[in-house]
Order: sequence, then structure tokens, then C-alpha cells
Amino acid sequence: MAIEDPKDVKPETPIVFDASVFQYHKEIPKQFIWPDHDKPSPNVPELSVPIIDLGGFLSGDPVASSEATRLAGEACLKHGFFLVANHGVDGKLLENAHSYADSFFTMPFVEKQKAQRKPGQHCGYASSFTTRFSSKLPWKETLSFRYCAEDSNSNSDSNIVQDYLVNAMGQEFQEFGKVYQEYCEAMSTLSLGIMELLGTSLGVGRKFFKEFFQGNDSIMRLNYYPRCQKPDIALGTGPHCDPTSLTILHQDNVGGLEVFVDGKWRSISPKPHVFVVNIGDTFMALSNCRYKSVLHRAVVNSEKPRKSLAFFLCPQKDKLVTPPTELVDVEHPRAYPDFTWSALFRFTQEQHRANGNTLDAFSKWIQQKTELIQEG
Ligand SMILES: C=C1C[C@]23C[C@@]1(O)CC[C@H]2[C@]1(C)CCC[C@@](C)(C(=O)O)[C@H]1[C@@H]3C(=O)O
Ligand SMILES: O=C(O)CCC(=O)C(=O)O
Ligand SMILES: [Fe+2]
Repeated sequence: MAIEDPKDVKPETPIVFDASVFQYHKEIPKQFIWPDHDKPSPNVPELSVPIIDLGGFLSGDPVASSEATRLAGEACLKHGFFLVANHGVDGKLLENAHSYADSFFTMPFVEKQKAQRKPGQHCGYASSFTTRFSSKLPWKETLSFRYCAEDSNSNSDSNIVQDYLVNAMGQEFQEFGKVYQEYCEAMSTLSLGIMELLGTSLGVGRKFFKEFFQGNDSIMRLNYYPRCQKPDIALGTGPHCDPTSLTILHQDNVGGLEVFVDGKWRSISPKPHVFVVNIGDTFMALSNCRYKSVLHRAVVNSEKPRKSLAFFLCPQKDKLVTPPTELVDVEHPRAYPDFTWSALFRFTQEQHRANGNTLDAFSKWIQQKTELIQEG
């Protein structure tokens, strides 16, 4: 499995991570202890990230638009993280999405297991990836599901998220499913607005990336980080770059997100009604490496459980990820080969545990495969 660490293979007998028990243990199993160089550090300084007024940009207000474009461009060239406010997502929907996540993760372990992620699948409930890996386990539980945006040419009325959740968990989860169906629809709309902003700031026009992601095939993930009595040697989510295109994260008020900038870990504290947005590897490739996808992680604490809601924007599976011609010239030769999201996705699930090196490892792997085909 993970080619960079031979010990990190699929375990024969996975341990069972039942957080209702584990959160009180004074000692943690060795599989959750991270190597010294990855261990969280105390007193992490705050990262300076701009707050972008998206409403001002989308309404076409010229002053707000040029300020939003400038701030987004600057942040994406540097580290790829920024905040968005005035985004148009209903506050009540956001509140419901958090409280339904609470109610899901605080259910008994056997109930959550009804939605258990099956081997080889990325949707469902996973407790700490105990069945996928055997070391550097994240101190978290996740519930993931797929969201497909309506193709504007089709008039089908699909409720993919609601149907999946009701099917996995039972009829009593209709309302639960409806909330995340609506939440994903709101995230898809928001991400297309952000794509207009990124297109403008890269000088390729408002429409280019918006159209690229119009029928997106995205992933929604609810992250739940139980209390941990050893927060100085464990991690909630290990250091990684998102392999996806754009992540829209809403964290509760506990805090724990950290980003690696200029050789140091820095935190991004939660702000109510504000989303944290970051560039993922696929967008870094689409922008021909102009915009950065950077290393980040989530730390845990011994006092309060923490939640975050992550919407990972992804293109339709077989769409070619290739930068617009405006972003390729002598000073900026092609940084990565063309690929499809389905190939990168498979790479992260079958060959390479997502980390800070995923896109480079994937590019090398494609090049080797191409050479083999040419030789053979
Ligand atoms: C393509 C993917 C890899 C991860 C799941 C996802 O479907 C979306 C983002 C990825 C991930 C969440 C980024 C953080 C690290 C990771 C290993 C995790 O801890 O959850 C990633 C995912 C994975 O499960 O492989
Ligand atoms: O929970 C967080 O703050 C970050 C989670 C994250 O980076 C992810 O799910 O990709
Ligand atoms: Fe992430």
C-alpha cells in the first residue's frame, strides 16, 4: 500500500477504535503515536489569512471585486489558504449540519457501523482508518459521501446524498440525509463562485474554471476528533495536501487546523460563519503550479471533541486536467502531465497514502507508465 513506509501496510487484525472508550484512556495504542518530527508543537502562531468578501465579488461591486481578486490571488500564490465571509450559505443550514454530525458521531459504535466504509470504497463511516493502515493512525472518525452536481443539460432530480445516507442508515435518517443533500448543494454553488474568483485572479476569465467544475463529482466528509489524553503525540489528521481541487472547510469553535508555511506550523482559528478554503493538488495542476496546494494537518486536544465539515470539490471523473493555454509559456513550462481525477483518486486509494508528496509521486508514476508503454 503506502510505498513510502513499508511498515504502513493493511493490518491483518485491525484494532477497533471505539472513541466512547478511547477518549478516556490515559495511554494510547502505539499505532496512534506519530514519529517525533511529526508530533504537534505547543504555541503555534496564527497564520495570516485574508478574509474575502465573496458577496461583494459575486454582486459585481467593482471595489469589492478588485479587492477580493487581489487578496485571493496573493494568498493562493503563497500558501493556497484563505477565508470567505458573506458567502450566502444559510446560517441555519450550517448549524444543522454541525448538530446532525454531533448526533451521528455520538451514537453507539455499532449504530455508526451500519454505514461502515467497505474495503476499496471511499464512502461511509470509518473509525480512524484502522482497517486501511497499521501505523500513524489519525485520531478521528469520518463519514464520507459522494455528491454529484446536476448537469445543467439533464432534468433528472437526483438526491444522491440523501439516498445514500437513508439507504445506509435507515428510514429514520431522512431529515439527516436532507440536511447534507442541501449542504452539498450549497457547497457546490459556493465552490463555483470561488472558481469565478480564481479564474479572474489568474487572468483566464470568470467562466473558465466555473465551467470546468459545473458538473462536479465531489466528496463530502464529516470529521469528528474525539478527546485524546495524549494530544502531544497523536494527530487528528496527519500532514497532507488535499489531492482534490478545492476544499471548503467549516470548523466548529474548538480549533486545531494547522498549515505549514515558511518552514513552520501555523494555526487557522475558527471564526463563526466563515469558511476556510484551500487549493488542492488537482487545482495546483490545473493552474500549472501558479497556485499552491500546501501541507496541513489537524491536532487534537484532551478537553473537547472537535468537528469539521469538509467539501472536496472534484471534477467529473474522466475530464482531462490540463491547464489553460494562457498559463503555459516559456517562463512557465508544463509542471505536471495531463491526468484525470479518477486516475489520481485511484492512486491515493490503492498505491499512495495521501501526504505532502502525492502530486509529485503521481506525476512520476504516470511518466514511468508512459515510458513503459512507449518501450513495449
Ligand atoms: C481522494 C481522497 C483522499 C482522502 C479522501 C479523499 O476522498 C478526499 C481527501 C483525502 C484526505 C482526506 C486528505 C487528508 C488525508 C487523508 C488520508 C485522511 O486522513 O483522511 C485523505 C483521504 C484518504 O482517506 O485517503
Ligand atoms: O479538520 C480539519 O481542520 C482539517 C481536515 C482536513 O484537512 C481534511 O479533511 O482534509
Ligand atoms: Fe485536508
